[in-house]
Amino acid sequence: MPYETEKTKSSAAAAAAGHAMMEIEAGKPSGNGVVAGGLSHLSETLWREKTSLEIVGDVSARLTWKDLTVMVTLNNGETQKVLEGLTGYAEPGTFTALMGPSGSGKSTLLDALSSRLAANAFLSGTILLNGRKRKLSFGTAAYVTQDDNLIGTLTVRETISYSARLRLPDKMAWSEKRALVESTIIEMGLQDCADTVIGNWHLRGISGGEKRRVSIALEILTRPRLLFLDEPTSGLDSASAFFVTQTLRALARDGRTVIASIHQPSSEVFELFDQLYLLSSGKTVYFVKQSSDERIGRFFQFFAQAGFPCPALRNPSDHFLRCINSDFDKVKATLKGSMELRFEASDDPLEKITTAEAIRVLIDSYRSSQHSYAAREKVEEISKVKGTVLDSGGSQASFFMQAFQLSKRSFINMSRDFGYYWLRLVIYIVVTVCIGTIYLNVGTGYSSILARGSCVSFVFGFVTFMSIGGFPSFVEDMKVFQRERLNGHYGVTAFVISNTLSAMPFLILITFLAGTVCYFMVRLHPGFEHYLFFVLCLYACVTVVESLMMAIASIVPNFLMGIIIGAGIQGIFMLVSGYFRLPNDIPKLVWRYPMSYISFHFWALQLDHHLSNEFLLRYNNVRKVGDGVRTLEKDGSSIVNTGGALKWARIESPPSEALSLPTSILRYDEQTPFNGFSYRAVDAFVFDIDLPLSFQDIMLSSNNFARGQGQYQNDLSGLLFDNQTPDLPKIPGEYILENVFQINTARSKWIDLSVILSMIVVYRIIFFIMIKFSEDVTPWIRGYMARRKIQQKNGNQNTTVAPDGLTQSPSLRNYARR
Ligand SMILES: Nc1ncnc2c1ncn2[C@@H]1O[C@H](COP(=O)(O)OP(=O)(O)OP(=O)(O)O)[C@@H](O)[C@H]1O
Repeated sequence: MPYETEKTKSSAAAAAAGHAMMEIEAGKPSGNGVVAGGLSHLSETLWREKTSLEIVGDVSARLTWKDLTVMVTLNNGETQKVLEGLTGYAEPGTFTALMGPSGSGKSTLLDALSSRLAANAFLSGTILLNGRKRKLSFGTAAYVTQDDNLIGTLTVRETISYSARLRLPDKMAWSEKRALVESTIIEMGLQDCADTVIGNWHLRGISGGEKRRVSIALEILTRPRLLFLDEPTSGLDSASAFFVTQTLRALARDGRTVIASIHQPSSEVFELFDQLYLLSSGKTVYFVKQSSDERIGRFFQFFAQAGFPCPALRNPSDHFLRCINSDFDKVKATLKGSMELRFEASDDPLEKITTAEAIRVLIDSYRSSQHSYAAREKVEEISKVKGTVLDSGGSQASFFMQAFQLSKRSFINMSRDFGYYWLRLVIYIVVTVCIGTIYLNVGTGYSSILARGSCVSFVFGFVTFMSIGGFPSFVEDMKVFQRERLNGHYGVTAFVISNTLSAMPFLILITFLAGTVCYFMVRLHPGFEHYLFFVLCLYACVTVVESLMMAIASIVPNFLMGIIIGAGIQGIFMLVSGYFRLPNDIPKLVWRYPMSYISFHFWALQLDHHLSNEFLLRYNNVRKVGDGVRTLEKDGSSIVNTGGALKWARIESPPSEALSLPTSILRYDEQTPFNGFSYRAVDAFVFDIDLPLSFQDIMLSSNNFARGQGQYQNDLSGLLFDNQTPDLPKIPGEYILENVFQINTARSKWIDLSVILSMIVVYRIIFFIMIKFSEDVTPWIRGYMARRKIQQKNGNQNTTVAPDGLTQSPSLRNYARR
């Protein structure tokens, strides 16, 4: 079953990630017994569903890390210690804030603790959850990233509701799910904006603070015990930042363990932290519980004792960051004249020494301080308690539920987002009206031959090309997918299927409307079947472009780059479609084989060349041509050989056995002038037609047998075009197809359409593979390369850069670093 495979694979990948990186092993509840300290009713239900075991013991999350070092490899093969010897802990009911200047390693610490380190990062040290070395798999811990990747067209309530439907078990009644959604909305203080859309480029939505709270709401929906947040207050005004922090504290008070990196908190926000972990250059400057006044006092005392007292009226967090932010050294170095003198005259001890020195003093003070010993003792104490570790295992909705809810959500998003398809519909109609006006009622005049060719080439070349305009929306979709995927909301297969299904109605609408406008204005080949083929082919081509662009979006998350790459690929496909260079003239190596066969344009226009062009003729039809038919004889017997010129057999009287034969083949493989065209008949049966029986008459009958392919064939086959001068016979479409556009007329156009349709499937499979590749294989390769670089460096320079953990594989997850 796909879902099983999907889930199994993701857990396997996640397992590999965590296991390799931190010697972490899975811990499942075992034995029987009663619950379950710190577990909400919902969590208990979910986990029991999942594990079908009685939950034992206290399931609160107690996280400890000891001597944690993270080393990254840089592009030049150098290594950099991003974190060095960190020790700390986080307990249930507490809100731990990681503070430090930019680049101090806050995000890396969060990533390390949540098993999300980048592939080129190597970790050593011990991380324990409830006293066990284990991986934090999807759903056990929630991670709220810095970016609010939300679907802009949904309301807050819808966003949370879809998330609930996607992740909670199918068996759970909707009333229960709704109650949970509503309680989450209340918990996050989102009641006032619950029915407001999130907002996007054209929809005015909720504020930045509210978006942050929605992101958090989505992650706490399934009541994880451990919550990581990367800069939840960045970009918010002080009131919003305060409110978000207060909410986080309330979540912690509910028995959860909350760890957040916070860049520069206001003094009000600062007072809300239960624990403060101060980092500078990847080292611990200070770590203490600070929830009571007395402890905050000790904190001030620590800085004062180290020689950097916090001046009255200065925001404490500003002061601590001022002490450890080495950027101030650079600022001072650039100061000139009176500004420099003012600094030198200042009483502030920080002005007297460089920040690097201040950091050294602080780190040394902390190492030898009581706080450091207390922290280590506490880590030891917590580590000894082997608590229960539960794994909620991500989404518990079935694969079909996930695919259905995702399709529905995506469909609603597409229908509400003007930029997704509606704008494209308008542009398509405008462009096709332009095409229709320019080629209006193109007719069957001599000049219309090429006009028809260029019209369909434009439609299937440029009009389908315009579908790359949807790329920015795909990138947005991918961002939402990556956030949700990383938090275990659903599987890749469900996403790929839903993405395909939800777009289908819009693409059908766009291509059928635009195609109809074009078809009837230009008056392409009459007949419903020809019309249907035209619009179906347009739909198939646009869907191929969409699928191609989705595949690109899965590996190129930047929309400018993606559009350039997509445009480049399509440009090459167009070049080899046979319109800009005739198929026979396209260089065989690479361009014709295989490029033109990979190009969907080629199949859409079907500019194929067959070595021996063939027409199928039916004897009786030839006879029907009438007076001109005199003789019908087998190959060679009555062929008039005109010395390399056209060989036409004179038909005296139709032989009876000929009538019983259904078809025969008339082949042209050498060109001889005939009525303004080049023909030579060889092989099989040949016909001589006495004028006034014209070439046109013969071909009229042959039209019954010639099969059409692609758009050229769809449009030209069966039509007769004026010749250059009125006295010359009309030119049959088939002749043009064979000799002007070099098309293989032997294959059905429906086969060509099915090739394009199968390309959709192929690109969707590529899309799936790309996602899996970037999830599983790319990080492995990057990790391998990083290790190789370090090994080479070691070998070359004979230095020992590798810490203990360097031989471990890195995490397989790398989205956090994208
Ligand atoms: N995977 C990596 N590859 C290379 N360098 C890395 C990697 N991860 C972190 N670093 C480097 O480590 C340092 C710390 O980065 P990190 O993102 O943890 O800092 P931060 O404190 O969260 O900063 P900010 O507040 O600006 O987000 C930076 O100099 C960063 O460039």
